[in-house]
Amino acid sequence: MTAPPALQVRGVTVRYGDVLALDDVSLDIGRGVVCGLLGANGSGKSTLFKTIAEIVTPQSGSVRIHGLPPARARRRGLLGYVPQSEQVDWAFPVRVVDVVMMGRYGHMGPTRRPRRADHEAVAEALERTGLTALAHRQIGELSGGQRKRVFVARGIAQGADVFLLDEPFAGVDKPSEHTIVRVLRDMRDAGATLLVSTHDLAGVAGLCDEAVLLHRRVVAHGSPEQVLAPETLLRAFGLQEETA
Ligand SMILES: Nc1ncnc2c1ncn2[C@@H]1O[C@H](COP(=O)(O)OP(=O)(O)OP(=O)(O)O)[C@@H](O)[C@H]1O
Repeated sequence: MTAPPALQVRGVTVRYGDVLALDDVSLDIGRGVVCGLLGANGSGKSTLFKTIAEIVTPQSGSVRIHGLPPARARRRGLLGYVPQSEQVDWAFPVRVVDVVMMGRYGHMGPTRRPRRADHEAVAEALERTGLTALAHRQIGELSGGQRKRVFVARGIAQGADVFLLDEPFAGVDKPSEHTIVRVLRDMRDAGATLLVSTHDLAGVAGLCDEAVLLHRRVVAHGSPEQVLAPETLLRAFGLQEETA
């Protein structure tokens, strides 16, 4: 029997009242792949992430992570999620090291008392994301790029195997971007699967093995070159009538 894909989305439809955000979206992403998620504003990218993370419940359809329902995958620490910055309460009084330690909760048992392996995993994640010197800062005192890196570090500490990153490069300076790209490539090389939404079309070919173009539905899914073809982009960005 062949192993199930790392991420499988089947016939997912999501409505917010009258707004049809996702319309029968299906997607398979294999293991050890970085997949770029592209689409115009409002095309449903964040909704797709929230559906996979079970923050939003679809009207129909299903999601499987390595063949498991997302809740079970999350309990096993398989699913990591870097939300858009606006979704996080940055005024919440918590330090960088505490947020990264949250990634270890699934490894700790009910007492949530960190053990040596947890401290070591957090220290390594902070090191890899260049945050060691900021470990004891409040998250509200960080720059946009540093904030993104905290959530990437949390996913590394967690050992996430399927990692969702919603706009990890938005509001991020070049050094932070380079750090994040390097870390994401390392995760992929270690076998993780990453779905990364971005508006940075120019950066997609460098980072991503494949890309998905979303416009409520999956308009295209293939190599970055195929998906970034001008006629495909025109269709997805609403500048040309859909022919399909
Ligand atoms: N909580 C909500 N209530 C009502 N409508 C919503 C809600 N969240 C999203 N929408 C609508 O659903 C559609 C898809 O939104 P979504 O945030 O998924 O798009 P997106 O591709 O992530 O956009 P962006 O690139 O601007 O972040 C949009 O029309 C949006 O206005």
